[in-house]
Amino acid sequence: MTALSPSPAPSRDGDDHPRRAGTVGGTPVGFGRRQLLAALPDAFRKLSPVALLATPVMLVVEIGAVATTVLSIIDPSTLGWMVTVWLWLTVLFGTLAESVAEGRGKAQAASLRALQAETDARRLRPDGTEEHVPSTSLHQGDLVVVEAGERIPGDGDVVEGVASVDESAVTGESAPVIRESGGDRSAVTGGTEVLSDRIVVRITAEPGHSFVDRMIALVEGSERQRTPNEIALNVLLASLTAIFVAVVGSLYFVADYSDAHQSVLVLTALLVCLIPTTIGALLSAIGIAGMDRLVRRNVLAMSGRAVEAAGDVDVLLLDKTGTITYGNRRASEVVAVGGTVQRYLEEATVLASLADETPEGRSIVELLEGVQPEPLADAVLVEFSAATRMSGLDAAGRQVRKGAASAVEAWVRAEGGTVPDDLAPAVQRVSELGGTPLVVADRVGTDAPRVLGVVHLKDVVKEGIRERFEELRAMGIRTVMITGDNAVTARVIAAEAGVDDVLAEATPEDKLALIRSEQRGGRMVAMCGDGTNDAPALAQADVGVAMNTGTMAAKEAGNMVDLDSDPTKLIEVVEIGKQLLITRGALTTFSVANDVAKYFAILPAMFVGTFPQLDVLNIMRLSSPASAITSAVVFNALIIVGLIPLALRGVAYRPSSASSLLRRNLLIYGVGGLIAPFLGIKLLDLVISLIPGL
Ligand SMILES: Nc1ncnc2c1ncn2[C@@H]1O[C@H](COP(=O)(O)OP(=O)(O)OP(=O)(O)O)[C@@H](O)[C@H]1O
Ligand SMILES: [K+]
Ligand SMILES: [Mg+2]
Repeated sequence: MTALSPSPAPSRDGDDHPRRAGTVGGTPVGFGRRQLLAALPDAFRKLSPVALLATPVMLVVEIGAVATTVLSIIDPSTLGWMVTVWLWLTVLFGTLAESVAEGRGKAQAASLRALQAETDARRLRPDGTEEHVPSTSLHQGDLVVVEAGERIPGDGDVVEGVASVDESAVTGESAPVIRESGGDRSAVTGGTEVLSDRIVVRITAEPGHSFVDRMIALVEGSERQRTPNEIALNVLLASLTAIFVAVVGSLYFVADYSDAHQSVLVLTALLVCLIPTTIGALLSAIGIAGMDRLVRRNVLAMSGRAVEAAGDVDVLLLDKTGTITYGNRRASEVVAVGGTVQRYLEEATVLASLADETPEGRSIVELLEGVQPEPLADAVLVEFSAATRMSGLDAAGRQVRKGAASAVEAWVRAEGGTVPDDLAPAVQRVSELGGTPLVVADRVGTDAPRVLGVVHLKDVVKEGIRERFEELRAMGIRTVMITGDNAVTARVIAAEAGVDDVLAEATPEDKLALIRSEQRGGRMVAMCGDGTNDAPALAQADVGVAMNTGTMAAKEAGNMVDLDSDPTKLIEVVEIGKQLLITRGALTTFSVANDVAKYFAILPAMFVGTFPQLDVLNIMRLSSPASAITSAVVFNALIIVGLIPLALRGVAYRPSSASSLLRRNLLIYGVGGLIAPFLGIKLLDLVISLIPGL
């Protein structure tokens, strides 16, 4: 079942394997009668000239259709009515392509809407008591309680507790996920259901601006903005159209002058055949379909520009914890150094973690469950931050810290303490196992601080990630892991995951600086991350993919969200991006080549009466000028319908260099575009010439 429609949505096509890896372009795309019929009302609505302003090529066809309609009413003829009907159909097929492309998203939106239903929310008053309010009246900053069996009333971050949550309505993944306060897995989505336990959620979204609202707008296409490439192509098509309008317009006078008078009807038919109607009609459908292909792979792209950029990515930066690893770092052992008594170390470790609401902090308290240190008076909590890489507390007469080895060592030395010799080997041992070492230190009164020991936080590399990084390498994409962890841990995990490069001990600023320097080198950068500290980097990257398990800040900053939280999904994102660029290029080539060929069908037919020499051009030997013109117009319209499936599905993509892809496509679609009209128009002529009057 496709990700975004948990219940069988009637207008979805038969694509049963949206998440199968590496089959971009290979999945069948339905383009059945049902989809066409469902899209028809919308296609008619889009015929309004105002709506067509965005597609100048099709607007010109519509103006032509109006002109031939008027002419045919004044002076009815079989040719006139045939041309008129088919010109209208040309415009309709164009709007139909767009409507069909949009229709697929509409079905998904319908199933998402179910999540927006108003529910009862248990809002906390400042005094800690509960009040019941409708979910739609919740605002940013409100605290709500959600317990097992209840729906989360709005987007937010868990500020208290741990719970398993069923997010299948949004992600399509039926296995429940853990959501907990403090860390990078704190974000919850409104409409999803808590399966166990009790959490307190701080609402982060105003009504109408939730994640699901954004998803709906996205899949419906109402937020779709044209990409710079698309705009450039549209301008080019409009210019070509303007040139042909001028050419055909002057032909009217030239023809008159040389006594080969041509009717407005025939000239309009000629114009429509010459202007790039095929690509003009399919352009926006191609873009919408690209976004849709991403959605099928459970990736939400907030901008089409990001999808295109993905087609050109050179470097992929990944955060370690939660991106390359599962991200539930848990304390597994506490090792004393410098002759510290184990009990003293454990008590200090618990003290430094009692108020640490991160998953790491909680896992330490759980590991040392039996250890009950004496409470300290006037303790002030020192919260963990990615910049200091330490946490702990300050009390009267005592300071306790835990954090990254380099950070804690720096603190100890700065306050006049020394670092015991056996610390480095202990840190090294944890790191070589791929774990995160947290060094614990304390300071009593005005004494110099002492290093007490090391906590081992374990984390596991996500399954199958290595093979996928190899695939990325084959596509010419360099992978770099950036982490706040130390160099040894970073190297061990990097080797296990198979990334090309690592940047360790990175602060959020370092992450940002690395992206900027890659971009200055002219490279297109993608970044995958999940933490609030990744947000600046996600915003700076050309393609910023936030993990759905991540924080709201990360999801807001990036331009894509992967609902499966799989960093190797970038492979598919890149393929879809490349495929989008190739499809657009291929259909443009086809369209222009096609129009050139039609020239040969129509021109001889128009002028052969006056200039018999033109007969050499009349290679197609069509039965009569009227049948030739009609056949060309009919072919011009039918080719749009014929190519809608290709525009929606995308041309076949297989990993290879950009230049060889380009060569191959120019050959197939250029030559194909030249030949198709000759065959098609000839066949149509055989049938159309049977119609009396043509
Ligand atoms: N609760 C905590 N208290 C003290 N120190 C911590 C805590 N959590 C993490 N650290 C230390 O801070 C370092 C940076 O952690 P952070 O979560 O910011 O890493 P990051 O930059 O997001 O990279 P990654 O997610 O790849 O680990 C960790 O490697 C660890 O040494
Ligand atoms: K055309
Ligand atoms: Mg992180």
